[in-house]
Amino acid sequence: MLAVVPHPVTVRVPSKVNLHLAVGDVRPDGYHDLTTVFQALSLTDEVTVAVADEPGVEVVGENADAVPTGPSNLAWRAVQELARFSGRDPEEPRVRVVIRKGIPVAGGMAGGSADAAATLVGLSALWRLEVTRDDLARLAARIGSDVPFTLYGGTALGTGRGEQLVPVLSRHTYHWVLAFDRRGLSTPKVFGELDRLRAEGAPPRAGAVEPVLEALATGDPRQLALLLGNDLQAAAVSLRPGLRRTLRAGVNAGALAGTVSGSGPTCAFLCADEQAALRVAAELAGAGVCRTVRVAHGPVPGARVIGGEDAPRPVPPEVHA
Ligand SMILES: C[C@](O)(CO)[C@H](O)COP(=O)(O)OP(=O)(O)OC[C@H]1O[C@@H](n2ccc(N)nc2=O)[C@H](O)[C@@H]1O
Ligand SMILES: Nc1ncnc2c1ncn2[C@@H]1O[C@H](COP(=O)(O)OP(=O)(O)OP(=O)(O)O)[C@@H](O)[C@H]1O
Repeated sequence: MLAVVPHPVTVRVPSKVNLHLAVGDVRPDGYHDLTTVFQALSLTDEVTVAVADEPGVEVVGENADAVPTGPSNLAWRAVQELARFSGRDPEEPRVRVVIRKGIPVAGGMAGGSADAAATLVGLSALWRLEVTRDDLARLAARIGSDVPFTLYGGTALGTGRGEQLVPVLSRHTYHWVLAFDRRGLSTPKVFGELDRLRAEGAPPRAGAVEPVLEALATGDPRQLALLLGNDLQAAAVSLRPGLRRTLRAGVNAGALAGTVSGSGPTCAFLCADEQAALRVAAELAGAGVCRTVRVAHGPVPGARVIGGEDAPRPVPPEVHA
């Protein structure tokens, strides 16, 4: 009798921007305690998992050459975690993972984390596992601090290393312009640079998180724009001084405010509405301060299987600098 091979499963997964990112002191385990507000953005990756005789990872799209395809790919870490969890041999999973990158690599937008979250969701469907999202979130946190958030999406308050999440009430769709830099930045290096800057002096710190939560509940982008804050911004700018110019150019182009996204170097500009975002994107693309400009909106849902009504949509408009 022929064995039935399940159909491949494709998952779409969002990127993130940190609306607020307050970084505490370095902990004995090398991580920093965070208080952060995440928003999931419509700039996405798509990940397909399939049963295969030739297991492995394949990467196509935005900067695919910069992504490892071996065991260090975070999506492969997810395959191994879920194999172990479901009693399969983590060294011999007969699975092929194809990643279509839309999220910039090493851009501070949780690209690799998103692929891990998508793989957990896709494989759970492929293997027909009875797992809750909370089960998956526990596995996700072992892979990386940003992985649980890209699994849930929406808007969330993150504490601990960023992996402990509670949903946040958010009333509005926010419109963003994203400026990708020519090269990525390493997340541990940016945290290390912040420690160095703090040892030398007192770089600016993000304020309290409560006003950010209040602004999200009212849904006024102008109020939120005044409150965007990221402790890692000074460190990212110190390692990549050109970001200062990019941040200025976005505001000069008409954005309400700009911030470095997470550990950078992507800069995220909050705009008043969709039309304003398109105008800012066009002007920023002509300013010659970055590699590529994209528009995106948020919040959007976390990693989810696509197909049927939810079939792939066109990617957001791209404007080349
Ligand atoms: C900057 C953020 O994107 C903000 O959401 C995240 O904190 C980074 O999350 P991530 O890329 O998933 O990071 P992980 O893979 O967990 O950790 C990579 C490295 O970043 C540093 N790291 C990360 C998270 C954290 N709370 N403190 C840290 O110091 C550590 O050096 C760690 O070894
Ligand atoms: N699936 C993946 N996609 C992208 N990079 C990956 C992936 N798996 C492993 N990596 C490695 O991780 C490094 C960081 O990539 P990633 O795109 O996750 O950074 P990031 O978006 O800045 O992360 P974060 O915002 O979570 O700190 C890359 O330089 C690459 O070597």
